Amino acid sequence: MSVRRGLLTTLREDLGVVVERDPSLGGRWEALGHTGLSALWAHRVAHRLHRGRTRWAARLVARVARRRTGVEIHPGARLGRRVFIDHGASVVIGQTAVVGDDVTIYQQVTLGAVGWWADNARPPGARRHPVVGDRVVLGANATVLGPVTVGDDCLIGAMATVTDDVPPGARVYAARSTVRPAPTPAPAVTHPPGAAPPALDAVRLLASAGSW
Ligand SMILES: CC(C)(COP(=O)(O)OP(=O)(O)OC[C@H]1O[C@@H](n2cnc3c(N)ncnc32)[C@H](O)[C@@H]1OP(=O)(O)O)[C@@H](O)C(=O)NCCC(=O)NCCS
Ligand SMILES: CC(=O)OC[C@H](N)C(=O)O
Repeated sequence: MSVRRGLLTTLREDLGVVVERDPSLGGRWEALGHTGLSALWAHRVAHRLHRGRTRWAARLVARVARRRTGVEIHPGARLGRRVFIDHGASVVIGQTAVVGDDVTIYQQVTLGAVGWWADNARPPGARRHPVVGDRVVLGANATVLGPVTVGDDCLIGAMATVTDDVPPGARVYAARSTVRPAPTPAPAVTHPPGAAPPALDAVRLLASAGSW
């Protein structure tokens, strides 16, 4: 994790990271409209307010950021340097989460708690959220739950769910969807002339290949 640095220096570095890592951007001016960057910048400010014990102001900044970007980061979460949040939609990062340097976070990632029924039984101040090491990639919809540790240089693949520690450098893949060849067309449904088709036949017709 980084040592404490000036806010402006950090924000400038965040901007450079987005330009460097998002090929869809044409340059620094365009990067100013990048959703993930806005969310990260807001969190940098909110976290400082939180640390400075102005928690209500921190919450307000986080709330506005959530509304404008779709990214919900608790002001208490600790994010390292050069974190890259791409797209950002529906990213949720909990209060006691720690994210290392050079981590990439795609949309719908959750760094969450197991749930209040388990967390309320922990000692006061205990960690509820993951610690994510340096250079980790968290794919779209990756969900990491509880006070687990994801080691440096891990890849948590899209759609993966993690509830245990992951050793450094490991790859975690969710099951891939199965591709099957196109189904043969459903057999033609015949009815007596003038009769309304039975409901089941109507459903079969709708579900046949090419109807959608
Ligand atoms: C975290 C969570 C998955 C743990 O599940 P749990 O039932 O409470 O406790 P366990 O970890 O003991 O899991 C019970 C069983 O479910 C299995 N399991 C857990 N997650 C699973 C998953 N994603 N898919 C399939 N099985 C799973 C475990 O392997 C275990 O099976 P086993 O007893 O045969 O080993 C569950 O509590 C949960 O989803 N909580 C909500 C977390 C959340 O949405 N947080 C967001 C906060 S922002
Ligand atoms: C993000 C998350 O874990 O939310 C659950 C709950 N609000 C908590 O902070 O533990």
